[in-house]
Amino acid sequence: MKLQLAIDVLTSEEALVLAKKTSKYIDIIEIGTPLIKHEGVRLISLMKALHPKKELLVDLKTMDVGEYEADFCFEAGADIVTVLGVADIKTIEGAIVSAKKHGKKVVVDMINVADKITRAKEVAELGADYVGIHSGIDQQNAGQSPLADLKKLSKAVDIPLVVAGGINLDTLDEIIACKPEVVVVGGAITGAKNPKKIAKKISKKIRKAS
Ligand SMILES: O=C(CO)[C@H](O)[C@H](O)COP(=O)(O)O
Repeated sequence: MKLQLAIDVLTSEEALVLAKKTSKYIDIIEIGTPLIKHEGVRLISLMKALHPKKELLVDLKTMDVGEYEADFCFEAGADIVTVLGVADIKTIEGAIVSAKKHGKKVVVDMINVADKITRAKEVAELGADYVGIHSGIDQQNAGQSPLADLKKLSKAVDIPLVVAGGINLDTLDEIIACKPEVVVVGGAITGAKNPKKIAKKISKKIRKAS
């Protein structure tokens, strides 16, 4: 089981500080959607140069032109990109084609997908590397959590699962019990007074369960 740090701040400076503080405890560094939109593709190369041994995920949440968007991220140094499960199947296929071409990986994010089991099976068949079970921040603010979907999908599909959505030290045990491949934590670490301390605690629990 891996720990992914979602960095959803707006500036490269803040992002680089957070990555530096926590990298010892993190397996995958994520350049979050607001961050990649705000700072652009140059941050991908910069982050990879500073953390060459970490996997680097760019949370593109691509909705169209899957191959085109994934190509320039992989060429800049990303190891993993995300594409939306609600996108056209051709868009998802395009991101997967790009990943295979570059020897990299794709997460299909199931945010807002109505029939997640059917979609997960379709994208697994196409060659996606992971399916992401995700309650977005607006959905979290309306009281949602990814746990119920994680429980359901972990029984119904074989593809490795990534889980995200407001996960913190209090909710971690139930998430870990479902044995996802990757646990994504954003705000609980990046918004903490001491991000390193929280990253260390979360990482310790994940290591113990792995
Ligand atoms: O992709 C995202 C929002 O769309 C976030 O990066 C993801 O939800 C993880 O952050 P948090 O732990 O704060 O929910």
